[in-house]
Amino acid sequence: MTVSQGKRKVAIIGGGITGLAAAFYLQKEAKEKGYPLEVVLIEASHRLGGKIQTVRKDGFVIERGPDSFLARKKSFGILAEDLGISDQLVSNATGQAYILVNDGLHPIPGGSVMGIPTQISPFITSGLFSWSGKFRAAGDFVLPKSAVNEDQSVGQFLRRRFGGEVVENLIEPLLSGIYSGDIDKMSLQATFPQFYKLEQEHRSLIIGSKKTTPKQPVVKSKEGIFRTFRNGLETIVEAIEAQLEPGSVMKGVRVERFERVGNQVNLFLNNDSEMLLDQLIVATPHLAALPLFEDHGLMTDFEEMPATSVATVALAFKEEAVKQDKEGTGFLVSRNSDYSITACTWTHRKWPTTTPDGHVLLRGFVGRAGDESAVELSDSELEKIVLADLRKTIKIDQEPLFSVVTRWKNASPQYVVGHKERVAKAKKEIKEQFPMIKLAGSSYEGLGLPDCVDQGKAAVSEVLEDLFVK
Ligand SMILES: Cc1cc2nc3c(=O)[nH]c(=O)nc-3n(C[C@H](O)[C@H](O)[C@H](O)COP(=O)(O)OP(=O)(O)OC[C@H]3O[C@@H](n4cnc5c(N)ncnc54)[C@H](O)[C@@H]3O)c2cc1C
Ligand SMILES: Cc1c2[nH]c(c1CCC(=O)O)Cc1[nH]c(c(CCC(=O)O)c1C)Cc1[nH]c(c(CCC(=O)O)c1C)Cc1[nH]c(c(C)c1CCC(=O)O)C2
Repeated sequence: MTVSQGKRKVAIIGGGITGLAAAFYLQKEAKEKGYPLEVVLIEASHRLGGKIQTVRKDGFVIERGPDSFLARKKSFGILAEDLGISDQLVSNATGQAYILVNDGLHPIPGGSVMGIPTQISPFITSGLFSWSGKFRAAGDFVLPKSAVNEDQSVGQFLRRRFGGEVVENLIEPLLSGIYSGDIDKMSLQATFPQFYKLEQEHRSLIIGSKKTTPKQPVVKSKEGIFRTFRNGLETIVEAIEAQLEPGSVMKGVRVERFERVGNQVNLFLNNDSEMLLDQLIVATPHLAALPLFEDHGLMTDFEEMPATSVATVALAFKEEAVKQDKEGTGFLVSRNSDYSITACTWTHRKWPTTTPDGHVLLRGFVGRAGDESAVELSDSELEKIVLADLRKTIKIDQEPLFSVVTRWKNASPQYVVGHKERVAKAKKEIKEQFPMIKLAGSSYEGLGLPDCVDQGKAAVSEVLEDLFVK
């Protein structure tokens, strides 16, 4: 293929939310500003969406991967607006979330920000901690701030301030519910730089959070902090696909390598064809980007960056099969508990539109850093394990109507200590050797869906700047 007359050509590798957002905004900008641009999105699998996958079955809306996005991160909602689908957004039902430790479910104490207390009484009365654990956590009031300025692990930092017990029974499970990570390896600067800032400015995280967190309104908002689409997250994938210019998507085509040709880059595809480009956005996770860049001695530090394997198991039941004694939207499991599941969402409660009347939909998570072997089990074994674990906390006396099991191999990128420096170095070296290539996606600057959209958009701005502004 050659660059068509007068037009500049840009390809995006990877049709997950990062690549989709990039393709959509490139075409939108080109149209609005009259830029002569041809855009191609290249996706290795036979469907778009990457980790966003919705199964619609017997009136249920079941997510295999992400189930929602954080509303306070604006770019995802703006993308929905730009696509004309924001009328289909729904917010989660607010409700108590719990932590499961061996002796049962405990409400997450009120007034905690990622497990850091901003109100003292809910912590003192919580059954999650022993008196000595609470006493040790109060050490945060008096301990000096850390001297180091370079990166450290989230675990090292938080254990020093609060002691082991509060970290194990509250903070770690909450952070696992975002990163599925090992907090003793995760980078503080790449995941929670605000904790470090609080400590530097206020010494005590409790005092600092109390001062900087807006007071909870007396009447609690009925709107939750998450959003999805009534018919599932895949709604946004379908909308983007429908609005991309005809012929601009290639599915079932894998990029195998690339070479620089003057100011352009030549892609080699697994269908034995080549594609000459003026600009390229690589929007795959780092494990897929690594082999492409390593040929050129780039991104080699990312060999040290792991990605955790997880599985989700959705179980649909008749309402009468499940007797829950607690109202709530779900729970996270502490590592020191004797369970295989790491979390469970009571999906029919968190997202009432996902479940037909008279039914219950539960979704269990399996696998986290250092504890991933269960992900290798067969569908029926995974279903059995999740059901057995759920039966330890909720009374379930019938078999599920059906289950949807999804394995995500090496899917949760781990932002380990030194992450920010690794990303900065890789981007700098790529820019020197391949100024026409941009890197974006969940492995680099945030793994939430809005962070992915932000990175796709940032890559679009850089591409347009290089092509039409410079
Ligand atoms: C179980 C689970 C639950 C999650 N829950 C949430 C949540 O509730 N909220 C939230 O905000 N985030 C959540 N996340 C995180 C979020 O889903 C991801 O960070 C995000 O979807 C990643 O998008 P992406 O476009 O960067 O990558 P991906 O979605 O992985 O897309 C990358 C695409 O690149 C393609 N590709 C790879 N190699 C090549 C190649 N050589 N050539 C061509 N194509 C290639 C792949 O096939 C894939 O389609 C969750 C993640 C998981 C695993
Ligand atoms: C209680 C709970 C959580 N998370 C979960 C529960 C279970 C019950 C329920 O579904 O309600 C479930 C969950 N959600 C996510 C995971 C990890 C999946 C994985 O990558 O393996 C797990 C195990 C992804 C996520 N879950 C979340 C993200 C990050 C989204 C973003 O930063 O944009 C991801 C990737 C959001 C989340 N999730 C949670 C917190 C405290 C936050 C951050 C909220 C905030 O910042 O204000 C806790």
